[in-house]
Amino acid sequence: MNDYITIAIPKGRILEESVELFKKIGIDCEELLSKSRKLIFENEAQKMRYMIVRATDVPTYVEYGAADLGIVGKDTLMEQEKDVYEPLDLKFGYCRMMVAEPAGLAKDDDPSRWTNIRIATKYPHVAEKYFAAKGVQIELIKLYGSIELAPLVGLSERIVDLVSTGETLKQNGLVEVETIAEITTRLIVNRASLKTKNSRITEIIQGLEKLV
Ligand SMILES: Nc1ncnc2c1ncn2[C@@H]1O[C@H](COP(=O)(O)OP(=O)(O)OP(=O)(O)O)[C@@H](O)[C@H]1O
Ligand SMILES: O=P(O)(O)OC[C@H]1O[C@H](OP(=O)(O)OP(=O)(O)O)[C@H](O)[C@@H]1O
Repeated sequence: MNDYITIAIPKGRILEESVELFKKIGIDCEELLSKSRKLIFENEAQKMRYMIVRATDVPTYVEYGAADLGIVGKDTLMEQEKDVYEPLDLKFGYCRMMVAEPAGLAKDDDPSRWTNIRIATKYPHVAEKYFAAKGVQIELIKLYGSIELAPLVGLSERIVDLVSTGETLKQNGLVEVETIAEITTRLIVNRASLKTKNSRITEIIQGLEKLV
């Protein structure tokens, strides 16, 4: 099995574009798009394996070497800070990590005067680091989804979350007040695999590099 290259691909938003990208360099993992409940697929001729995992689990599979390569959003990498090599920005899955609050509050709010605020987020580590660097103390409320709901029901005044079209903010009366980071999808590589399977992995990285 060790002469195989294993790739961890996340189900959800970035699945289709990941499959398309690999297809362009001759790696066919279209089986991942089928409705099957199978979690791992093998292409014996190409000596490739593909596994389908939760987006937030991709760095873990790659860090431990259960996968040699992984595809994952920069947001997840920033939150987890796993020990993986990140050679390539794949440039799709664009969104922003930002701070938002109700439009009514934003009218008279001055972010440079924040000293102590409450933040609901799926990204506590990113939020903690961002506000610590600015000298702002925060009380964190960890949520797992529908983050925009928190200010509407008084759980927190502000949130740290991702925005792409801005539709979720708009429909819930919130506005973006600070941008923390621009987010895109990244290719990550297990550090040991990079040495032991160097030529095959380098070939994949270089192939993808030409496309992005
Ligand atoms: N509007 C957006 N909202 C959330 N993620 C986005 C958006 N646009 C692009 N992305 C990217 O898509 C990635 C995967 O998002 P997806 O919603 O599929 O998974 P998830 O629900 O965040 O992860 P998990 O299923 O592990 O909880 C994100 O990590 C982010 O990099
Ligand atoms: O700017 P927009 O295009 O509206 O996208 C942003 C929304 O999409 C994501 O949520 P997701 O759909 O993943 O659901 P979740 O709240 O359950 O995480 C994100 O957390 C925002 O809520």
